[in-house]
Amino acid sequence: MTPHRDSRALARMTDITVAVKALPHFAGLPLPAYETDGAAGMDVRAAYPEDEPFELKPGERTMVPTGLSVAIPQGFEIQIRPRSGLAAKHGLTCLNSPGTIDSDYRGELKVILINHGSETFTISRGERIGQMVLAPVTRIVWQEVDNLDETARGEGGFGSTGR
Ligand SMILES: O=c1ccn([C@H]2C[C@H](O)[C@@H](COP(=O)(O)OP(=O)(O)OP(=O)(O)O)O2)c(=O)[nH]1
Ligand SMILES: [Mg+2]
Repeated sequence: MTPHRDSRALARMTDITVAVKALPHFAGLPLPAYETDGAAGMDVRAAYPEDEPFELKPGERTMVPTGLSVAIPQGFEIQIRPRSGLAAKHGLTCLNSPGTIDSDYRGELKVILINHGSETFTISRGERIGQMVLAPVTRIVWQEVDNLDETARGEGGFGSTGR
């Protein structure tokens, strides 16, 4: 095995099984899939119940149904992120990017799209409109204190180091 193939095999050991339920209007669509071996996200498709395309006018936003519900193992989340091609070519992005899918959410996954472009964008059933990335979640346990440790930055932020 070449070192390259070796490292891929290692990465595959981190795969996590996620239960997925296809809703009736998902019928006929393929499950989200990694488009390439090294893809971080699976592209997710519009699952409009009707075949009729949806027209997203400039400045407007919409919640696109995906036709899928999932049960993410505890300790993980799914992030819904925009596709750069749609953003660069059409000004289309996820308004709440990255969208957060909680591990205890059992409703339909939705993609909240906004059209920042200058032209109406037509979304067809089956079109890949975003991508989902599985990510580990590290939770906070508060330790309440009266004083925080001192740092060089201190309270400086928001451009305090210059442009
Ligand atoms: O892009 C998104 C974002 C969220 N959700 C679903 C899954 C998520 O678990 C749930 C709640 O999302 P979030 O916590 O971001 O929204 P909220 O406004 O805080 O709603 P809630 O009060 O239900 O938590 O909505 C989506 O389907 N797509
Ligand atoms: Mg919430």
